Amino acid sequence: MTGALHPRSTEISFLLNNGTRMPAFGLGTANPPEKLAETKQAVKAAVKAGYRQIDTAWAYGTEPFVGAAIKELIEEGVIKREDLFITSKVWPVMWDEAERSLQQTLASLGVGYIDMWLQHWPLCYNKQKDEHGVCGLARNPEKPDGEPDYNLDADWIETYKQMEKIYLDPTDHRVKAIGVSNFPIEYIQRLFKECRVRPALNQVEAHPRLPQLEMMKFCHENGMLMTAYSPLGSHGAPNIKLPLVQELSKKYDSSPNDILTSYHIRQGNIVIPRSLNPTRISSNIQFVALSAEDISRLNDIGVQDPKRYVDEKWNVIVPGFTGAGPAL
Ligand SMILES: NC(=O)C1=CN([C@@H]2O[C@H](COP(=O)(O)OP(=O)(O)OC[C@H]3O[C@@H](n4cnc5c(N)ncnc54)[C@H](O)[C@@H]3O)[C@@H](O)[C@H]2O)C=CC1
Ligand SMILES: O=C1O[C@H](CO)[C@@H](O)[C@@H]1O
Repeated sequence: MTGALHPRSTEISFLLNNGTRMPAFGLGTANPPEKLAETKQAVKAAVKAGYRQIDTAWAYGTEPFVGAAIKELIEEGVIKREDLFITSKVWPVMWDEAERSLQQTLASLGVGYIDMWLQHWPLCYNKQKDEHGVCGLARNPEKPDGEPDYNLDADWIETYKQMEKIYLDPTDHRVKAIGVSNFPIEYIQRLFKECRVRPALNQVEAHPRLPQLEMMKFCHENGMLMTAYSPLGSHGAPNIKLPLVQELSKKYDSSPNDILTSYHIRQGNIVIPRSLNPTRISSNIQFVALSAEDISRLNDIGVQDPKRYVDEKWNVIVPGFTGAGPAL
């Protein structure tokens, strides 16, 4: 049996709760520190292959390379700025300086606006200087005993309030939509009560080993989208080896990558796989019309045997995280 191969995943988009559209498929750019500069060729390959969404963040160190790629693509006449949907994020080190974080993001990207701005994590760090860190600050500050240097007097909601103030300012056009990432349901419910802008989406780890069924239902029932990060299982792409993914790849005559990304789009979620390999980037964009039964079988993998890959020790302060995963 063959799957429906049209449209491509790069051609599908979803409606956001502010009336604008967001491409369902994008390129992730949380690349390893030693490969940051390779991000430029990856973004260029992706856009030339039809990708229209790029996911980056203040903390990744990839914004300058995303920006360099966009500049060349515009100069080469491949795209105009408005053809692209760029997501960036405020890291918890900048929890009380959303404005400065945005200015640094826009300067690094070399653009006048971003399409989606997310609060990266609902936690607050103390600031520690680090010349090797991001914009001179340690990305994950630690106390002398090696424990995360959280600012426990601060409230994570402050970041979202600063972001929505910028978003709501009618004279400020630098941010087209705002949302959150790694937020548990009860934290989003608090935003609903205490803030004015409903987040457009929650970006969370999601794949067959962590299907996020409750979060997906909550988002869809509350006018939000869910973005799935680490769809391949992050480093080493372990989800590609899942026997059912291999079986479905043969059944639908597609790649395992396409099964793992179409699985999200088919359920109404955005997905942002990462790769630096231009051949993989351009070849893994087929949308596979997985049957409802096959989606259900994929979801069952994680219902039976859940696995969270992004679970670093400093994540433990957020409900749902154990901190038991590897340092990424
Ligand atoms: N909001 C957040 O806290 C987070 C957001 N993200 C975003 O989501 C994006 C995707 O998640 P990632 O964790 O980067 O992981 P991913 O699940 O996209 O996997 C990336 C890894 O798979 C490898 N890969 C890709 N295709 C492959 C193939 N065919 N065979 C073998 N290996 C292959 C890549 O080289 C890379 O090592 C990130 O780049 C970032 O933009 C990721 C983690 C956390
Ligand atoms: O977005 C992110 O990427 C890294 C993992 O790759 C994680 O620490 C952060 O939330």
